[in-house]
Amino acid sequence: MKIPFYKYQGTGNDFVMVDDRNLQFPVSKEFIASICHRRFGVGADGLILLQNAEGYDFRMVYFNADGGEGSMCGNGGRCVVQFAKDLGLFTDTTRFIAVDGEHEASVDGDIVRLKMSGVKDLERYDEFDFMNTGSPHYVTYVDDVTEVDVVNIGSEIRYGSVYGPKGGTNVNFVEVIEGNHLSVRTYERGVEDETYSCGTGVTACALSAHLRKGWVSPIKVETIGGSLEVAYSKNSESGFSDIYLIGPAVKVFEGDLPAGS
Ligand SMILES: N[C@@H](CCC[C@H](N)C(=O)O)C(=O)O
Repeated sequence: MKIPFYKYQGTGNDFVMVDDRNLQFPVSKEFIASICHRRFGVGADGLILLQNAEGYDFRMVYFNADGGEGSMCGNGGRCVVQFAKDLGLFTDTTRFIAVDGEHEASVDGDIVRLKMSGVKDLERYDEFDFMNTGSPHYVTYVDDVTEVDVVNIGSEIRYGSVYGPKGGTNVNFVEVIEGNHLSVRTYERGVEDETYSCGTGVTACALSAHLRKGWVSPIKVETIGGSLEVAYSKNSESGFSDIYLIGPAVKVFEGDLPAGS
């Protein structure tokens, strides 16, 4: 038996998509990791199953490249919305459910506008900020993001004594380009490497910049894989709502997976 798959990318964060409305996908950590492997598999930062969900257009089930079920993935969310539209599950706007709750999104050509979960209790420290935008994110500022050893410094923080025992964190390095405009590089937990873009990370960086720089929504963010925009409302000292992650999500490939076990 072969399993049809589709590959999508959102600012270079790439995902294998499977239409699993019949719940036939053989979920196993080893199988998913082998599909995501960049040398021995299709190659991807994660795998997403699209399933039925009562009361919603669909359910998004997200696995990181290491095969483990992840927390929310912003770029993956934008890609699965484009996938659902390609499957004919909605026309312009959709509501779906993911691990962090309900999401709404709209599509205009390649551009997907995804409503993210609200953020509360953003933690501010002298050297960094920490928050959960659907996934946990550490945000620190640097003068020149191109000079940062993202993998080594990122993995030290991800596995370090503060966040390591709590399940780890994604780690973002931010350079201010000008007012309302950032450049971000991210070490991603579960990929255990730098990715070309991280949607929940970009969201965290924009909210952090709002608090630290006094900028107003929307904030533009450059990643290795392209540009994203984050729009939001501030609703308390350290809380935000109506957060939208906006940018391109496109299909790049399709094929068949050998059925795994
Ligand atoms: N690439 C994702 C982030 C995925 C979640 C993360 N790797 C984790 O499990 O912590 C995004 O676009 O948000």
